[in-house]
Amino acid sequence: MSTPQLPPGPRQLKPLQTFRFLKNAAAFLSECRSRYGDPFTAALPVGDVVVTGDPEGVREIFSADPALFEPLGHLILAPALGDNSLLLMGGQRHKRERKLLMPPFHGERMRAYGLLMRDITLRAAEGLRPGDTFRAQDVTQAISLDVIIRAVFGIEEPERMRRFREVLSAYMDSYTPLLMAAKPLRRSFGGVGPWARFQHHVAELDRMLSEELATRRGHEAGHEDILSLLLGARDEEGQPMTDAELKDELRTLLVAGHETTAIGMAWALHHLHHHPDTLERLLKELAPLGAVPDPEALAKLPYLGAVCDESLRLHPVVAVVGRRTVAPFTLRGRELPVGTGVMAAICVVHRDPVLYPEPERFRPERFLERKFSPFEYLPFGGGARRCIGAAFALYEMRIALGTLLATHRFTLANNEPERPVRRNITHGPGGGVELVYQGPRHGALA
Ligand code: HEM
Repeated sequence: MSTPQLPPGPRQLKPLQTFRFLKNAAAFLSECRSRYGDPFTAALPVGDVVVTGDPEGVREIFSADPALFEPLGHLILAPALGDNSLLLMGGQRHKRERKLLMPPFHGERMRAYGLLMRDITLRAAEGLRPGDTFRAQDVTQAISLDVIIRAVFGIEEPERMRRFREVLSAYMDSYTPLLMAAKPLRRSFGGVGPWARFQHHVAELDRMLSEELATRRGHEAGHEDILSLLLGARDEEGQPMTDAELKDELRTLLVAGHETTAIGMAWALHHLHHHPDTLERLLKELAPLGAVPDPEALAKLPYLGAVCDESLRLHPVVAVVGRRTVAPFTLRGRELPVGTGVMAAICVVHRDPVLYPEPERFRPERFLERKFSPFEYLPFGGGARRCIGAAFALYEMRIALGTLLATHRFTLANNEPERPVRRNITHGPGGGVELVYQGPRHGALA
């Protein structure tokens, strides 16, 4: 029997395709789709991949039996996260681990972090002085980093917080997917170079996580932070997680959980300040909640929710999600051989003019006018691998944005629209969204 052919795609040199994808995934993938149809095959950093930007194709990937797939990003993620990361597991192990990790990110347990999110946001804006120009993404990043450190580890001592911030930021800064993909560069040239620097920061983070586990194991009862919940978690056979498993999962949560949310919030601030009518409508919605709104009330505001949804639609922080087939799989009628990479192009679906008329326009109202299926709106991926932090991230985005805007006034530092720029796996606003601080909102913080 002959091996099925992959669908057609660009014939440009593979490195050029990869470069174009890394430079502007949405533009490259949309162009491929209109030229070659859906699905098409493109040469991406993880190899040749069959890509769909059609909700029906997305449905076929997300609704398929998860046993048909394994993760696709092993090459670029394993050196940073470790083999025991949820992002890199497949099959039964993935299912078991998700069960252990999910509970802290949902329902009552998640809502317990609302006040923490609000207080961290209030503190993050304390350093601003009227007239200051600042990068909104620096502020949102400081908020989401502190939220994840406090929520995951329950750390409160300022000195330990400072050390966590420092070690984690250095580790994130030293990681680049290209370095991971280019295996020949993964060598330490006499202790110098990007790989050596990355290894140094990996070791630092590992040391810090080991210290934390050593002091925390056995003392988890009565604590509400995620590490304590994970230390107390037992699988179906009654087994706790090992140190190696815990460390890889902690790294995964720290990495997956802060820059993503920070970028989402920075984009929202960008769009709101470029669309004064939208900002005004949001401020009207916030006004009845008082000077410093209650987190739970913020989380229920429909327009604030729609602003977050629309920001993640127009600028999905993660442009694509992928899987690799471990059994024959048919996508949009095309039979794919075992070992094929398949991807759902979030950035393409989110700009489909049939689903989203005037797709380039920032218009939160569209989320109040109709409901989108999980295959039409997918900023957090979907199916058996959907982001476990989705509810947590949306909760944090609403509380932090609502708190910042209810308590402070900002204006744009310039009228230039931001262009999405890739940083590692994510796409953020290239200039970080420069704003000018205009002072506390009237009556707030008095
Ligand atoms: C706006 C913020 C965020 C965005 C846009 C985002 C997006 C994503 C996406 C697209 C995936 C891949 C899903 C798939 O393959 O179908 C993912 C997976 C994941 N995310 Fe998030 N994420 C965000 C925040 C968070 C937070 C706050 C956490 C945890 C604290 C988190 C933890 C994870 C984990 C552990 C996975 C792996 C799930 C699995 O493979 O089963 N993320 N995220």
